[in-house]
Amino acid sequence: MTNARDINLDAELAETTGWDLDDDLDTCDGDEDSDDFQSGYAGEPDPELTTGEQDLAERYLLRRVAGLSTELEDISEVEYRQLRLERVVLVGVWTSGSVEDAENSMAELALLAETAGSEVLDAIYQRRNKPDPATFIGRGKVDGLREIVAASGADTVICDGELAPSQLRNLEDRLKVKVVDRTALILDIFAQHAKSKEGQAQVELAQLNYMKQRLRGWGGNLSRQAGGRVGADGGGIGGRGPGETKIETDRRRINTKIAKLRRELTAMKGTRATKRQERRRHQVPSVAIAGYTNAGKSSLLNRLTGAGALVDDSLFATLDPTTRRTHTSDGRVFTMTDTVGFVRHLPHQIVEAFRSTLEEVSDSDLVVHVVDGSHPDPEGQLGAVREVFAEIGADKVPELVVINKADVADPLVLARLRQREPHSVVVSARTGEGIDEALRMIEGELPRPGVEFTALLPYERGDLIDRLHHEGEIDSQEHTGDGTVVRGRAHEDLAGELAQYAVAPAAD
Ligand SMILES: Nc1nc2c(ncn2[C@@H]2O[C@H](COP(=O)(O)OP(=O)(O)OP(=O)(O)O)[C@@H](O)[C@H]2O)c(=O)[nH]1
Repeated sequence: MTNARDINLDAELAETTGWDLDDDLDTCDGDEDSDDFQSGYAGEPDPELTTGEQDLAERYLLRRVAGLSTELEDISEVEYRQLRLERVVLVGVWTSGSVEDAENSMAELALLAETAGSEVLDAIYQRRNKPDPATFIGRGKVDGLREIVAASGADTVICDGELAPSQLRNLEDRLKVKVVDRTALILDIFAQHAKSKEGQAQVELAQLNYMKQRLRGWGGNLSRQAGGRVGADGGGIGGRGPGETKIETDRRRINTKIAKLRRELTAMKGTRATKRQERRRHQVPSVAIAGYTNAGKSSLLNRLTGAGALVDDSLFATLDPTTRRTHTSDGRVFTMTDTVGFVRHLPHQIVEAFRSTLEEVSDSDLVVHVVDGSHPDPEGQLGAVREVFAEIGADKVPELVVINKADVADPLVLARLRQREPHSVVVSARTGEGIDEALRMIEGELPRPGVEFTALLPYERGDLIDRLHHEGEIDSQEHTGDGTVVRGRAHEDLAGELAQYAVAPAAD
């Protein structure tokens, strides 16, 4: 699998500095007793460190932040998975909403952690107006968390938010275990699930952008120091050239890699765009199935089209869109595409990197928005998905809400959802309940071919009748001695071919 783990930053770093990163981090971060939380705001460098030490500590953290190991260059994917079976404690900050909202959020984080292959040992959350800028949770609460971590034997803490590098470092210093944020966790799941070349390139791009944003933060701090200590100590331990830090070298390398990935993705996007244009030229309507992760999108695609899309009780099982051709009850062809699942606060790096995949949704004629009616917070899921729709311009596409998992949902919740979402249908992709009605509603929403015609088709043009069945709509057919008189609607291309056989419409 190709992803950002392959970037061999640490090996080079170790080579240039001669340091073992894991051993020397404590040295870099200074005296354990000194309170480096005092500096207070995210991204503030520790003034006690030389620039070289700062540089090294930050590069180490960047690896950690992005979930990258320092010693994985030579091990196999299987060994990597085994190594990653981590024992984790979850930490959240509850800033608004009800207790249920906070608990749902932690439950989802637990599911994400398990999807990534971790064992969840404990979870805590704290009520605060906003996360602490230095330590995410309150500084006093960190001591309690350290005790939980020690007592449970956890080796990782996962925070329910996106943390600044300084928050991660402060927490790691205090807790003495690895700290990961929600964004890195989701990126990790995506990296594990990406199957196609395009999916892998998209995930790698998202990971690099995540790393780069952290480089930018630290780079800014370093450049503030450039006129001072960097000049004074002649460049420090990093072995950098005049006026250039190691971080800048990394940034250039990351930028080069990002540019290469973007080029590759543009080429891949070209193939998909060509297919979409081809469909549009033939005016084949397209339906996109979108929704929260695990809502049952792939199951619904299978039910509606008989396709063999992957169904898995795991989050983000589908990253690569699956498109199936199917037809309406009267034979008209249309396509249905199953897309990547959404989640609350989907990292924007993912939305950005998966933009071409998500165009399947924004370019479609109808979005089938699947929601899990048995979930504790289906309204929250609908809202989170619509936020992403707005971000990718899919909020202008007609939407049909399909409330799934009726077989296990509370009927009162289903009734509440139906009332809140008038343009909706209740189904169970598992039992087949409501599927016929869903298909009828989808058919009713598909754009109709635009050109009306009446034609007398000679019997040897049976091919045109076939095409009309698949690509147009036939209102009436009458067999005469000269051929078949057909009345209906067709798209422009087909109507052009029919023009030579046009006759005046019969008076009704
Ligand atoms: N009880 C019940 N379970 C369902 C139903 N539809 C899907 N599931 C289950 O829900 C889980 C997720 O289904 P998928 O179809 O993979 O969901 P998805 O939305 O494509 O998931 P991602 O690709 O991970 O975003 C699977 O375990 C399915 O068997 C349903 O109608 N009833």
